[in-house]
Amino acid sequence: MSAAASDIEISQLRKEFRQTTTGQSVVAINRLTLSIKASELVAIVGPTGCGKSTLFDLLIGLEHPTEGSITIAGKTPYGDFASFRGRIATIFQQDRLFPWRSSLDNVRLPLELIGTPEEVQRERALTWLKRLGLEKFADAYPRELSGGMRQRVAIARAFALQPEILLADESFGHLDEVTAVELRRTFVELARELSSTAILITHQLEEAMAVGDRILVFGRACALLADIRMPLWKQSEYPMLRSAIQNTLQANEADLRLMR
Ligand SMILES: Nc1ncnc2c1ncn2[C@@H]1O[C@H](COP(=O)(O)OP(=O)(O)OP(=O)(O)O)[C@@H](O)[C@H]1O
Repeated sequence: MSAAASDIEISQLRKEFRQTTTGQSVVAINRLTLSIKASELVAIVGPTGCGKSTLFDLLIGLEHPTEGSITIAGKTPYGDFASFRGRIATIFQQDRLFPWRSSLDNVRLPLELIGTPEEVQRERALTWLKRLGLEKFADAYPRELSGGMRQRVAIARAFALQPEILLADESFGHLDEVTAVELRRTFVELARELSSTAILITHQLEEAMAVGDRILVFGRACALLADIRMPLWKQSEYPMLRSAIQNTLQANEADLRLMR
């Protein structure tokens, strides 16, 4: 199984929102420039409200840039929305399964939406449920599954698309540590197998270090504070790296407080 490869290019990206309540504008992303190569596994860490989810919304074409550009394989997710159907999959913190659909029917839903023949939908959904260890629960409904199992169905649903790009927003943060470690490992293995570009937002440095080939550390408005290539670091140096990232984030917050 393999997915076609796509590079992501972000140039001078700026996203500003106008708050409906106050009428004031908020800069969620301020002039971010970044390249992500196809098949890279990138973890993003940053404080709450720094613009990570907005960046995801721009990547999936739900928002358009105020200024600057974002392209995937040379096309803009917002402008060329239709051409990205079935090529980008998302996994969120909440499993977002439809309660009235069985595991199998939830997993095959994105394939149904892009018009995959029903036979193929079922076959692919079953294959991925099996890969996630859920073949016996193909006919079960979300209410009959544990939180970890439901998240596994959500992962199967994302991978069943065989996406070029996988976006995971705090996907394992709410699970118990044992389940989170296991699902994180599965996520990395499957992303590598499909050669998908995977971008994972996380609040946990341990998770970022476990998943990423690359860790992007964001400050407010997606200011790129550090771009760390994990293969350049030995495992024995991870504690030092962790403290350096924590210090960078804290120093940035302190700088911002001084500026206010
Ligand atoms: N649709 C919107 N309208 C107005 N403001 C918005 C909108 N979406 C995001 N914002 C603002 O943009 C900023 C960045 O929000 P965003 O949700 O991207 O941050 P985040 O890093 O994902 O936060 P968290 O880690 O808490 O999920 C915040 O100040 C938020 O209030």
